[in-house]
Amino acid sequence: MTDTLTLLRPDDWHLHVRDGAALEAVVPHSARQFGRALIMPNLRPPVTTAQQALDYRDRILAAVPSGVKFEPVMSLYLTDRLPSEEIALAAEAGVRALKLYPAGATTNSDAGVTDIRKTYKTLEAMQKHGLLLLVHGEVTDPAIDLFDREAVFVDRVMVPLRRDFPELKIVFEHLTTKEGAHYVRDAGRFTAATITAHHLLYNRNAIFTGGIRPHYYCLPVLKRETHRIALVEAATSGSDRFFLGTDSAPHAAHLKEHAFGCAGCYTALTAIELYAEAFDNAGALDKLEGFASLHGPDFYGLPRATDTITLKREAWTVPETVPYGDALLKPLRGGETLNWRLA
Ligand SMILES: NC(=O)N[C@@H](CC(=O)O)C(=O)O
Repeated sequence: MTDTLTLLRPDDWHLHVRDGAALEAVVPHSARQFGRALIMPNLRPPVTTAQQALDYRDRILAAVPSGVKFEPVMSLYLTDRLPSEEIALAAEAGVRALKLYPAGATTNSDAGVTDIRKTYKTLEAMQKHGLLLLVHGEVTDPAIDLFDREAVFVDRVMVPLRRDFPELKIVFEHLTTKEGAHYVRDAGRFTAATITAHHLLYNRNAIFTGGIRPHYYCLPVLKRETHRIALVEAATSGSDRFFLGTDSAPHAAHLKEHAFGCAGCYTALTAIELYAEAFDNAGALDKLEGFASLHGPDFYGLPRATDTITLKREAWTVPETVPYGDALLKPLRGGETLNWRLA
């Protein structure tokens, strides 16, 4: 049995850090584990210009504890009308990607895209400048069952998009279904996907066990066990087109424990330990480094890390709450035991 695991320092290719006091509370949690994180642009208002991304990056860097090296990789929020000139400026400013939120799909997505065809000019500019498209892969058609939104997105949006932009690099973010995982597996070298720790560890029963459990509610929502198994297969397959993205999405505890509870699981506090547990459960600890540390930078065309982290098999209890500005944040698995610990 492996009890110590040393990995090249991993990166988180899908992270929400918010802004202000919330940002200051959560950035140190990610910075302790990860070398880089792809920062989601769904602030209010969203990050839609190169200058806003640079300013946001500075605010994130100011929250990194001194002596810690952590690099925020910035993205812009794709809208129906994002000028091509802004894409050139973004590429120059070191922005790496644009995020497609179908309007209304999730937290702060009301400024999102109403019809993908409206973005084609912007996508052409992205393909030209080598910027990646990151997709929240869910349709918002109210006629579609919430649990089917991802599978329908594959057919209605991904297939035509891939055909129209064959060489645009696309990351299907936070995969949750067998259909999504198989689509990405078979889609060729310009398509990759991130998978969260919570979608590897839990199925939708977690939301309803013994009562409604808002801290397991996120978007895309947890699915059936068959889908969880397909995600574990994809993540542990060794394919270089699946990589780590936590989608850690902090919301104050009182706004999750609410009649209209916010969507998002806060996993950044113990992210790499949660992934280690998922890979350990699958007997695939030898595949963790590829997924967590190699496939992401390779797909983004960025250098791999040169330093390492070490995880030890050791039972410990996750704090139930952590401070979050004036409020509290409840990390996933708070008050429960984890069997891996970052040394
Ligand atoms: N994952 C979530 O449930 N919520 C995210 C948005 C998102 O990534 O969908 C958030 O910003 O809160």
